Amino acid sequence: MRKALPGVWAMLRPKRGLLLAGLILIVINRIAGFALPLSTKALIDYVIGKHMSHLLLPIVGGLLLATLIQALTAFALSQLLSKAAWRLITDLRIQVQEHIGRLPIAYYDANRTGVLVSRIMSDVEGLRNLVGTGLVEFLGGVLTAALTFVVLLWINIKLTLMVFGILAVFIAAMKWWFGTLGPLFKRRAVIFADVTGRLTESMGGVRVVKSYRAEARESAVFAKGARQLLDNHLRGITNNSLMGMSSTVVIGIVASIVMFFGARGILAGSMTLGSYITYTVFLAFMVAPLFQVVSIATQLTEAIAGLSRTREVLAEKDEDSDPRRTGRFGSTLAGEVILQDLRFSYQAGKPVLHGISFVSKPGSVTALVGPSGSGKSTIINLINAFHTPDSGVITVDGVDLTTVELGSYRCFLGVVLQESFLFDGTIRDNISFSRPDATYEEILEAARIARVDEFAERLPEGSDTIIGERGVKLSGGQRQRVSIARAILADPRILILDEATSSLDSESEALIQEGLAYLMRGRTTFVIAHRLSTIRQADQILFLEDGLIREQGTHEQLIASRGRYYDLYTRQYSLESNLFLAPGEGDQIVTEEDGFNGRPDLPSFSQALRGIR
Ligand SMILES: Nc1ncnc2c1ncn2[C@@H]1O[C@H](COP(=O)(O)OP(=O)(O)OP(=O)(O)O)[C@@H](O)[C@H]1O
Repeated sequence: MRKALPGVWAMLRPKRGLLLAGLILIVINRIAGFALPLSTKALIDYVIGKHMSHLLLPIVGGLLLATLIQALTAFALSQLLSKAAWRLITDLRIQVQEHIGRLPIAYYDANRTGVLVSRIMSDVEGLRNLVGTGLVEFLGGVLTAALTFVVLLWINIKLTLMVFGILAVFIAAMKWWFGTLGPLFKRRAVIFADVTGRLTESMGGVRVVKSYRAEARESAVFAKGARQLLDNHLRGITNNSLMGMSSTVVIGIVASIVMFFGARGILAGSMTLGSYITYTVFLAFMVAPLFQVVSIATQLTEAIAGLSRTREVLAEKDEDSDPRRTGRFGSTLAGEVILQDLRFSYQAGKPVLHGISFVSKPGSVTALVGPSGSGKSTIINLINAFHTPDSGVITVDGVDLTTVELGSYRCFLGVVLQESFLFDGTIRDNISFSRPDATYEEILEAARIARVDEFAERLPEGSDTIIGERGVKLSGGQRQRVSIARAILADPRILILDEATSSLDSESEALIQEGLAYLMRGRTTFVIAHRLSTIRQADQILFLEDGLIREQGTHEQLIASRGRYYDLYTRQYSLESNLFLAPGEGDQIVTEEDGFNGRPDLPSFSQALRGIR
């Protein structure tokens, strides 16, 4: 906890003026609160005890004035601090979200979505307690207790020292107690983020959950997390109750001592009745903030735990933080991409690419094919600059990708992925996502080329139809067409394409091929290819295996060389459906054991070849 404090203070520093103003207000508020016990003493000792009735009006007037000051300062405090706290929370949320948005893909791979959401939404709420009235009340409470202590000493030194001795033991116990609370709150936030993370996943994957009848299992996982959270809360409550109980005992002991010695003092004439009553009221003034401090301190501990996590996130280096990233691409790009001896590993010591080299000329199509796990997506991720290579370079128009500001590069990129990720908005919003400043006509044109208009017209609200989370209200083929329209509108120089491994009906297939053919024209395209039509069109095919390029050439060259590509190609029934799937990709692979002997004279193969030539 102590380690977190300097960091948290760094966050609060800009608001120190406000906190000081709050502190001054609370001091005025508390001092005004002293009017009641002081006026009581004057009332009992002078107005009643000595019949000085002319003092009655000034005393009551003073009390009224003090109450008014109290009310006004309390109002100003909450207006000033609570509103400032919410503004600060909002600013911080925006800052954290922006920062997370700039973090590299590797950070997202390592952290669950739900956890990131709770970093942005929940953790920053701690500020409400720190800047809102929490911190000021805490300091105000401590200050009031200190001031009251002085007044109590002035009224009766011996009694006060005795009472303070007991309270000191209590304060020491509280200090120890807060030490145990810190880890409890930290753990609570971890469990909470885990539970919400899993919940987000299971709701997003509801179709898989239902298909495998995993509802009960998911519920069990959730229930386990929810119970862990409960357990944590229960321990917190037990701690709180123990603290509450001991404070009641302490108050009882203190009250009895004051009553015993106070009454003896009055009887012996060393204490007036007014002083006794004032003493008890002031004592309550000292004890009440101490107990209030207990509950506020609990909130503060929780807040500091949350904010230290927020600081951890903000300390993560963003994608562009590398000092080498000083260059920028100009307003145009030819689109020549060269990979030289590229090596890469996601985890240290487990290389995935072992020296990949190839050249993609501007406007050419490079098809990546190969078994599952051979490194196709990894190469695409590196070209997208989602990761940085361990060694070797990627140059675009001769510029090393690790030396440029990513924004200046990515504005030339377009992607159409297998799982064409769409947002829960209208079809039009989804198309214009790639270029929000596009005109209505440009959006319509992209929709027309990608053949989105054909199905959009049939929908009740046309291109203004809301398509649901991830576009669930559209068919797979329709989603792909929207995603193609989105890329057409972006008008990228470099296009990344991950073709679907599943076949569509021949009409949808034809429409998608048409859209893709338009999209690929004149752009440097990298495609994880599963369509024979795409592969045949490619200027070069890279056949990957185990993170290496095993074969490289055009379709005709690779067929003629009768190597691994040829083997795979001739083993597939799915040629008929225009699909090319290497081992592990999709589920349409038929092996020799399944009854296909791979001889090139079988009908499916000859039919396929007819299609190729
Ligand atoms: N984020 C990641 N963290 C760690 N390892 C990864 C990650 N992504 C991929 N890998 C590993 O890298 C290797 C290459 O994966 P990659 O996704 O590039 O293969 P692929 O050829 O695209 O496969 P597929 O056709 O199945 O998509 C695999 O062994 C995979 O387990």
